[in-house]
Amino acid sequence: MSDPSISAQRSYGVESTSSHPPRDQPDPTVTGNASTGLAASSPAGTAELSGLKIRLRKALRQFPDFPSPGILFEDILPIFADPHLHAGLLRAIEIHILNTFGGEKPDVIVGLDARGFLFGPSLALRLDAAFVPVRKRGKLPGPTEVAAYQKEYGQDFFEMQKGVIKPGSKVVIVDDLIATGGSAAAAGALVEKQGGKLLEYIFIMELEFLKGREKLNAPVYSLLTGQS
Ligand SMILES: O=P(O)(O)OC[C@H]1O[C@H](OP(=O)(O)OP(=O)(O)O)[C@H](O)[C@@H]1O
Ligand SMILES: Nc1ncnc2[nH]cnc12
Repeated sequence: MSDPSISAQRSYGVESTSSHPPRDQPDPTVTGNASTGLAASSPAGTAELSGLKIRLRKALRQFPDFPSPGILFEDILPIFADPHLHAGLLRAIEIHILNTFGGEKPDVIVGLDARGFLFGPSLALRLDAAFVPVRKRGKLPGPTEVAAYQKEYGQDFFEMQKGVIKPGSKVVIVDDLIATGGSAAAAGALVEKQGGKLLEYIFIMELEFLKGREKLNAPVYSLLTGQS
């Protein structure tokens, strides 16, 4: 049987500029646990998670000089073009959460504008948790909290509606990618301002060389790493 992730890549209609991982380097997230926090001997689902990571990685594409010169853009959208991969992404994060927090599930999934909205709500539904969006400035009605941040390619502002997180709620923040960590750190500050307890930040991909995780004051889990 053919690999559905490969057919999705081919049918997506845009030529890929490069592939993951570099062919001469092992993928540290597939067999190891260096950046993920998922112990190699962790409970059921570890083998399934490794398989899912391989399929997800194959689907990613890179675009040089987007959105500005010098940026190698990691495109995660092919994952969502293939229902098997889309389901695989949710399953991979679910396995991680079950293995990491045991019986303790998050109360709230916070998704970051805009690509965190692609999988945050479905993940929340799957975990029977609330979904709360963090949006770019000027998009949310009513009283909000605002946090400014610097990202890989410029400055921006995040907003969260006031009162959407009950003090003491267990919160997981999700986004497609962590680069400099500015976006995620600003979202974390908004969660903490409302009294939320940050369990973890979860990303599909981490650009490790930018050391974004050092800006974050809660554990970080990334399914995949790139651009070493
Ligand atoms: O770690 P950082 O350096 O902060 O960069 C990571 C952020 O950059 C991208 O979003 P972007 O702001 O480009 O917005 P978009 O999702 O609306 O395209 C990405 O989806 C992350 O949210
Ligand atoms: N290199 C990159 N690819 C995709 N999204 C990003 N957000 C910040 N840097 C990025």
